Amino acid sequence: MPTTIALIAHDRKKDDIVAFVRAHTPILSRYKLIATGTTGQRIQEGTGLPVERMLSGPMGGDAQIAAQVATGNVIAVIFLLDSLYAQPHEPDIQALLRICEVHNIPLATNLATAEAIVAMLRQTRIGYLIFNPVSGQGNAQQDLALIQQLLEPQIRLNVHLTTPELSAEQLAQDAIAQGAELILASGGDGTISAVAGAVIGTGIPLGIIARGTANAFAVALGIPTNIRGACETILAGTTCIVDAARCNGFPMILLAGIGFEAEMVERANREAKSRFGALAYIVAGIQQLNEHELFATQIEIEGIVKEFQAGAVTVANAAPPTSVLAQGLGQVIATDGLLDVTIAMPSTKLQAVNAMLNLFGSALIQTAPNRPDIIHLRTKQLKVTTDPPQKIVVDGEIIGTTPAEIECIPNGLTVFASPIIEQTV
Ligand SMILES: O=C(CO)COP(=O)(O)O
Repeated sequence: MPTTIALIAHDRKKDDIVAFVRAHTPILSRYKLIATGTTGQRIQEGTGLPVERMLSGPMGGDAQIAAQVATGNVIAVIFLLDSLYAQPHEPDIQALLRICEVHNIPLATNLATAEAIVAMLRQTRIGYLIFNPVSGQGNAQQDLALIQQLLEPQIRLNVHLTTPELSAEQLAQDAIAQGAELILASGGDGTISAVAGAVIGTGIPLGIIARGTANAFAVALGIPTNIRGACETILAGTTCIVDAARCNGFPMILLAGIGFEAEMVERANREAKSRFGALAYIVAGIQQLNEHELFATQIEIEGIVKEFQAGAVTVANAAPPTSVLAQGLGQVIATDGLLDVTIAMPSTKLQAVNAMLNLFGSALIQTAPNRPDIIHLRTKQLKVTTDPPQKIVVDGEIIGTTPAEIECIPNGLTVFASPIIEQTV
C-alpha cells in the first residue's frame, strides 16, 4: 500500500501549507512527502521535514504528481488552490484533479478538507513489515501476498525484504529511526529474534508472523504459527509485555544453549532444515548424542560460584515445550523477570536420552522433573564458564564460545499475543 502524501500550494497559499505541515508534523513525518518544486522547498525550509521535490508546477510538477497518483504510489493529495487567480498551467492542474477522481484518491483543496485528511491518517496505523523471503519451506511470494491481503485493510504496510546485505536487524533499526509505531516480523526464529532484539526497550509493539522451521518464539507465546492466525492476532490488537535478555551483548528472546544444543544447531544446517524441517534438529541431536562429552562448568550468580560436570547448560527467557533442554522447571516463564536455567549432567548416553525424554515430559505436564542429573534454577543474571570452551547458540544462531554472561531484561518486549496464562511451579 502507498505511504506517500503529495503536497502542493499555489503561491498565495504557500504560507498556509507550511503552517499546516508544521502543525501536523508528528503525523505527516510518518509518511513519505512529495511536493511540487517551490512548495517542497518552502515546506523543507519551514519544517525541516524531508520532501522529495518534483518540478515546479508551471514546469510540469503537477503532471509528475498526477503520474505518481495514477501509478498507485500516493495515499492522499493536499493541494491548496488559489481559486481567485488564473494559473498559466491550468490544464495540468485539471489533469491532476481528474486523476485523483479517477483513482479515488483523497484530495483536499482547502485547509478544511486538509484537516479531514489528517483526521483520516490518524486512524490509520502504519506497520513496518520485515519479511525474510528465504525462511521456511513455503512460497514466499504467496505468503507475502496473503499477509498483505489480510492486514492491509486496517494496517498500511511498509514492506522491507531482508537480503544477504540488509539484515532483519538493520531493517528494524531503520524502522525505529523512522519513528515506526508498529513493527511486524515474518520469517523464522532467526529473523524474529533479530527484529525483536532491535525492538527491545522501545515499547514499539511487535507482530510475529512465523514462517520458519521451528517457530519456537511464536509457540512459546501462544501466537498462531499459520499466517492467517498470526495476522488475526495482530489485527485483534491485544499486546503482552514479556521479558527479553542479552547474552554477551547479543539480544536474546528465546534461549542460550551451551554445549549440546549449540553443537546440534550447527549440525542442523540450512540445507538439512530445508530437506527435513524440524526433524533436522532431531536427526542432528541423535548424531550429536553419539559424540558429546561432559565439560567442566562454573555458574556464577551474584558472586557465588558453583561447579558442575555438564553436558548441556540452557538459559531460557522463553521456550516452547519442544525446547527440551530448557525444561528444568517444567515450563519457562516469559513474564517473571527471570531466566530459567537448566543444567543437564548425564554421565552415559542412555541417561542423556532418558533425561531428554524426562524434560520433554515435564514440559508437557508443567512440573519440574525430579532427577539427580538435572539441576534447575531461576535467576536474573548469571555467568557460565566452561573448560574446555563450548559454543553458545542464542535463538538458533551460534554467537561464539563460553564464557557467557546472560542478563534478563524484564518487560523488554511488547508483542501482539493473547494474554499469557502462566502457572506457578
Ligand atoms: O503551481 C503549482 C501547482 O499548480 C505549485 O507549484 P510550485 O510548488 O512549484 O510553486
